[in-house]
Parts: sequence; C-alpha cells; structure tokens
Amino acid sequence: MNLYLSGPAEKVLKSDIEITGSKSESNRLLLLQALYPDLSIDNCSNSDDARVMKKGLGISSGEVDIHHAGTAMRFLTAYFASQQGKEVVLTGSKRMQERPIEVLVEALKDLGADISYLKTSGCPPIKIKGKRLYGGKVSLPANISSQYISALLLVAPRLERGLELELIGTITSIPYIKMTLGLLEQIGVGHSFEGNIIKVAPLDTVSPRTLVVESDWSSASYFYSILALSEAGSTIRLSAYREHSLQGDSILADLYKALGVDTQFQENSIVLTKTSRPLPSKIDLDLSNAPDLAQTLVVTCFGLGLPCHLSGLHTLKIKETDRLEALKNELGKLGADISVTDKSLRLEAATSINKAVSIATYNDHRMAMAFAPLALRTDLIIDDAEVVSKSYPDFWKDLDRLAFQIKEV
Ligand SMILES: O=C(O)C1=C[C@@H](OP(=O)(O)O)[C@@H](O)[C@H](O)C1
Ligand SMILES: C=C(OP(=O)(O)O)C(=O)O
Repeated sequence: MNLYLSGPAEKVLKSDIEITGSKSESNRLLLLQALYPDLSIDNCSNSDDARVMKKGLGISSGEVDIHHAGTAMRFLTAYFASQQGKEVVLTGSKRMQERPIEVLVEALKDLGADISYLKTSGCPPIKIKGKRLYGGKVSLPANISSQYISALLLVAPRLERGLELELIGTITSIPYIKMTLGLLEQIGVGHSFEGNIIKVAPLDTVSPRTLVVESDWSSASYFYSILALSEAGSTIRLSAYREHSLQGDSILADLYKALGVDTQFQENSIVLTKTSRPLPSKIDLDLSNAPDLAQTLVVTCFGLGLPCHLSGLHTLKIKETDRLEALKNELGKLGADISVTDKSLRLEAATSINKAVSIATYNDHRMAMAFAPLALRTDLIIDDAEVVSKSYPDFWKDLDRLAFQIKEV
C-alpha cells in the first residue's frame, strides 16, 4: 500500500489522540508475565512486535517467526535458553537474519545454555534447547545493543543465583537498560547498577498485581514533529503519558522545546502546543541514549530548513534497516544536502523541498512515520505504508484524525 499525503486544509491543528502502549515496556512485561503468571498487564501494545512476542511465549516446541521484532528475538532467546524441556527454533524476516545476536548467545552459553546457529554464524535463525540455568557472573560487550543486556536481566530473577553482569566498553542505549531494571523493581526484584556492573537478585514469586504500560513515547515523536512543522497555536493532546517515565524517549519533551513545541503534563495526558518562539540556528545532538528519535528529528530539521548534526548513531546500521543509508537516500531524493558516517549524520539547511517524491521505507516503520509529517511542507508518497504496524498499527488512522489528506495510490 502506497499512500499519497498532503497536509490538512486547516493550518492550525487540534486533536486528541490515544497512543498504544510502549512496545518496549510491553515486550518486557509479557516476558515477566510468562515467568510470574500472577502479573497482569494493562494498556499492552497492539503492535506487531508485541503480537509476535505473545505468540513466541505461547509455544514450547517447533519454530516461531518473529518477523522484524528485535526485542522479541533477543528476549525470547534468553527466555527459551532458560526453560528446561522447551526446544524451539527462533527465526525472523530476511533482515532479522542479518541482525547480530552473537553477544547474547555467547553470554547465555557462558551461563550453560545450548544454542546453535542454523544458517549464518552470529545471526538468527537459532535453535535453542532449554536448560536449567543457575545464573552467576557473566561479561558481555555493551556497545552494540542494550537489548542483549535487557534480555539477560529479564530472566535473571528466575535463575537460582541471580545474575551479575559486567558490561564491557561504552554502554549504549542506557535508558532501555534502566527501563528493564525499573520494571523489575516494580515487581519487587532486588538489583543494583553501579559503574559497569549490574546485579539482579533471585525472586521466586510475586504477589498478584496489574502493571500499566505507559503509551509509547517513540510513537509520540511523530506528533512532536508534526507540531514543530505546523502553525503557532496548533495543539495535540496525547494519552496516556506520565511525567516520570521509564522510557528514555520521553526526552522528546526537552528536545522539541528548542523546536518550538511546549509540553504540559495534565493528568494522564501530554498537551503539546506549537509556540511562535524563534528557532535556534542549528541542532547538534548526541542520540546514543535515544536512537529511535534520530529519523524523526532529522526530518523535522529538514522541514524547518535547519542544519543539524546528530552523533551517537552507531546502532542505527543494525536496526530494521541501515537507517543512516536510508535517511541519506530518501532525504537526498527530497533535495537535502546530507552526509553520513557509520555513527553520525550531518544535514545542511534546506532552501527548498522537492514535490511528490516517493519515499521508500525499507521495511522500517520509523522511515514511514518519520517522513509523514513532511506532508505539512510538500505532497509526498510513502511506499509500503503498512510497515507502521511494527510499533503503531493505528498511525495512519490517527493522521487522518488530524485531517491530513491521505489517498491510496
Ligand atoms: O530494549 C528496547 O526495547 C529497545 C532498545 C533499543 O535498541 P538498541 O539497544 O539495540 O539500541 C531501541 O532502539 C529499540 O527500539 C528498543
Ligand atoms: C529498533 C527498533 O526495534 P527493534 O530493535 O526492537 O526491532 C525500533 O523500534 O526502532
């Protein structure tokens, strides 16, 4: 499905939008619920990634295809490795079969797991024969993906000796590790994170309780971008959000202040308002703690005609696609002067935007959603627009609520 997008006829935007639960929190809680069945989950994400996570947790033998879901692949690997008597094959999309998992597999093997590669060494598909793992100390590189660390932490309280992780190298995507520890804390798991050592204590049972997933801040980023590109006075209420979030992408509220968008926390919502504040002369950010915001931010800057330099992007090359190359190609088609390295991106101030360009999305939900706000500046076509379902299946419906003009072509 390719969609032709134009901006709303009414220039001042106003809408209320309910966003589905965070996919990161949901996939962690789904795993914790499998380990502690007394847990219940409210506002669980309706994303494909949460759906495949549930499906994976429901099997005890045979193959499960987790498509493009990085967290599901990594979290289920740790789960099945520690489930005695279960024997499964975890596979995924063509891209998933290129996304590295060796760091996690090696750490689990050090703990006694039985995991083998079925195609390419270091990547899915993998065969896992579940064993009783006892836990203890293990070291692993921390500069490739935090998901390996979260995967180990999530199963840690179920291991007899708990876990002591030594993180080697610069730790990337730290807020996601803290989110994992924050959720463990909510169910009563003892832990510490000092320097490069994380310790998790064992826990046998939890008392029955319901954990409420906050809505997804990465999904909120597209509305921040829309507001940044809209007329002063435009306002959007998003729910359900909390002022004290476990999600690192809640840094959006600060980042977009510089781009003219104010955030007010009201009960369970955030109210975003576009102000008439003057823009800075350039944006320069290190996004190693919020890698999923890179695409949104660079497209906003392009639409605003602002130069921007983003660093800390070393994880982008191994996500749903090589996001640095994808951004360079697609912004380039729109007329941007953009250059990338393997960990940074530089965009020069745009003076014009090419019209009716088709934006390829590379099986990456964030390519589709990050480019959509540009319809406020020029008509554009988003190819394979259904990719959004990986994290935000209702994205196009919600854009329609904002009166964007959307036509299937
Ligand atoms: O743990 C998580 O839920 C995630 C961690 C991040 O990945 P990396 O740690 O690989 O950067 C992030 O990009 C991804 O969307 C979700
Ligand atoms: C990188 C992402 O997801 P994952 O790694 O879980 O596939 C994402 O949602 O931007």
